[in-house]
Amino acid sequence: MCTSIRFTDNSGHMYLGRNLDWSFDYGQQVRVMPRGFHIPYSFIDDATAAHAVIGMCIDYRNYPMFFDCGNDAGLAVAGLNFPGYAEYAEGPVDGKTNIAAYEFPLWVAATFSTVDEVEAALRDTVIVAKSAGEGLGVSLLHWIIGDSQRSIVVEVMADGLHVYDDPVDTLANQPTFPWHMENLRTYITATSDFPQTATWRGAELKPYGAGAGMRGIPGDCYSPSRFVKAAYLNANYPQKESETENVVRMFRSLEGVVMIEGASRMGDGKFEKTIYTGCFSARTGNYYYAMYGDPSIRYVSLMDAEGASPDRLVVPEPRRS
Ligand SMILES: C[C@H](CCC(=O)NCCS(=O)(=O)O)[C@H]1CC[C@H]2[C@@H]3[C@H](O)C[C@@H]4C[C@H](O)CC[C@]4(C)[C@H]3C[C@H](O)[C@]12C
Repeated sequence: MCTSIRFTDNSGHMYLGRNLDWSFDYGQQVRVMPRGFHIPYSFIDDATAAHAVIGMCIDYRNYPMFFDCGNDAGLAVAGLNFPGYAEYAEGPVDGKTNIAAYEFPLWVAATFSTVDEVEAALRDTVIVAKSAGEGLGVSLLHWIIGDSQRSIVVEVMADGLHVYDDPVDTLANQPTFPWHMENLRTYITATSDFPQTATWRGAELKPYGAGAGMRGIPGDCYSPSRFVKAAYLNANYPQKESETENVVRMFRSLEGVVMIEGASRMGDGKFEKTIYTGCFSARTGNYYYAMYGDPSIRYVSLMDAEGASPDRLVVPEPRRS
């Protein structure tokens, strides 16, 4: 499964990150798409990228199929599995902006500067169930989109395209976003405060230490549980100032909902694990990432596309953070 959170630093710069949980590696790589890059959309002709975009993707014949990405205006997006609920249009609809599901993160980040702009454009947009290429199928996803002001969740189901304001800046997998928000009400007594000593009849019950107020927050990997735990951690983490502190915040928070090999099998019997954790920083344009087997954090930057030819995706040299 996957989990994503968004937050801002003291000066309002956004960080959006995600765990990508699955049983195998897709051969994903970090790429930078330069501004002006020609985008061969399925249903839009002659499009070029208004923004430079950085993120994790499959570099499919010089076409970035982004899993999550951010742009030079500070807007970022991540796609998370949503099978059993996601239902896209079977074909394009006349008079609408038609976007194939696999194009969605790229279209958002290449075209828009703010969540408000995306939300307005979505009123006239249809997400189409078109495969990216032979054998690739159509991924059933929902998306979180964030900027310095807020985040939204986009869910396309049989009853249409829904855009939800995401006041907890969190997304996991199934079920729907409104269900996850309703479920949070079960946990409103959870607190990070140091517990008081309780008196039960004649007994004085002192806390063992910190953490008692958090009891009841789930620690398993099930999607509703990850949503609750990620939302709790994101709501209680103190505001931080520097880039390093905020990148640490992202990686530590997402570690809180990490999937550890052996803990849970997928339907096909294989263990699911956090293949990678990624974090886009709108402050620097850096994309930080760490892999399951190599948890050291590396990063690449949007700057790596500066002066690059708009014809090719940039293959950036990873730096150690
Ligand atoms: C598997 C990934 C989602 C991880 C996740 O949410 N897992 C949940 C597990 S569970 O079901 O809920 O158990 C998704 C996120 C982005 C997806 C990829 C991107 O959409 C880009 C292309 C799109 C193509 O249609 C399929 C290949 C693909 C390369 C996708 C493969 C896969 O579906 C990815 C990698």
